[in-house]
Amino acid sequence: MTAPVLVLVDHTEAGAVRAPVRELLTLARDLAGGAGVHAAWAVDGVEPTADVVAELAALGATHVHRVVADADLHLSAVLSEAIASLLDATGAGLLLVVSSFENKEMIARLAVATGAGVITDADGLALVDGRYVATKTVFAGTWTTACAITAPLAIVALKPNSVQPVRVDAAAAPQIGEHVVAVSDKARRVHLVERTERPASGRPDLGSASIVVAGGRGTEGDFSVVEELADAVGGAVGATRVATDEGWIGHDAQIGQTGVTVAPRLYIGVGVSGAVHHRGGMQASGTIVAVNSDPDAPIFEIADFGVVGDLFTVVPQAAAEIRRLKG
Ligand SMILES: Cc1cc2nc3c(=O)[nH]c(=O)nc-3n(C[C@H](O)[C@H](O)[C@H](O)COP(=O)(O)OP(=O)(O)OC[C@H]3O[C@@H](n4cnc5c(N)ncnc54)[C@H](O)[C@@H]3O)c2cc1C
Repeated sequence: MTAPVLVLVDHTEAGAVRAPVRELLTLARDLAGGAGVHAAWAVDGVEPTADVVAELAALGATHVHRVVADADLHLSAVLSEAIASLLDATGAGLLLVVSSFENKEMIARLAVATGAGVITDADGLALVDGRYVATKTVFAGTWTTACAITAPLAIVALKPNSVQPVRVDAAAAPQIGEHVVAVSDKARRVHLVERTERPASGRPDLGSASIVVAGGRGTEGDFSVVEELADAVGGAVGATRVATDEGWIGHDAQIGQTGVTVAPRLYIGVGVSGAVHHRGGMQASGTIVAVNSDPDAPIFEIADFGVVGDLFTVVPQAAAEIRRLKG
């Protein structure tokens, strides 16, 4: 059994496709088995350009839908009604979204409205005996589970860095359509009054970065060493709760059970002990590197590569050597 797959295209305010969407389209192509990969672009003030459409096609989109609503698509209630309507129109059996706070709120509403089966924070998805089976880690990254969706409609939120994006050899031009939705009064109960974009740090987004450098109490509040290494490797900056509670860095940088969950290909912990609450948000990382002066720090139990030493000596040297090697 194969069915069309619908992919929600997360995009920046400037209209660029966010990197994890490439993973969704690659996965959708495999799972649709020729039944069609539909890309949904919510027209929330930003239109998909010809370059964007070409990029979506190169990743396997057979259809690109401009989703237009008579209310603000930034609101989860509005977007979920619009996507519900598009699921109906396309006959898709699976919706793929990037696992983010906003999308998880949106698909929760969508599942209630459609009776779909939902899996969030998945790191893999396959079609097994006609059912979508997703893998995900649970209990602070200590267990891996496989969950099958038994409802006719499946919704899966995939964590960034779960799939290697692959382009198609010869992409055909996708069908482009407009899907206009009039949302219910219920979806209009909240109005978005104002939106302010956070000033760009110039670094990748923490939740979807493929490299993350996290600083902990060991930095004693001097995050410049963490930032220096992050910039040398092109990574995002994260932190432990101690660091954010101390006000050394904003709370949105907190990784862990009560913060952001990250699963980069490379995680580097700098002066981070590896407490269970922190591990819950980073244990699924591909390769874990730790710099800590205490050889008995718990983070070394899960590290692939560890350096026992003073971070103020080790990290600047590492950053300088990486910059030298990169030329
Ligand atoms: C309900 C609850 C939820 C929580 N949620 C989170 C969460 O989401 N995320 C989170 O991170 N924490 C969370 N915490 C807190 C968590 O339990 C730990 O207290 C916290 O993660 C520890 O942060 P840390 O590693 O920076 O500090 P510490 O545990 O104090 O570790 C600092 C480390 O730095 C090393 N160090 C010191 N100086 C140097 C140096 N010069 N060079 C190299 N290494 C050095 C030390 O050896 C030590 O291992 C939560 C706690 C609770 C109770």
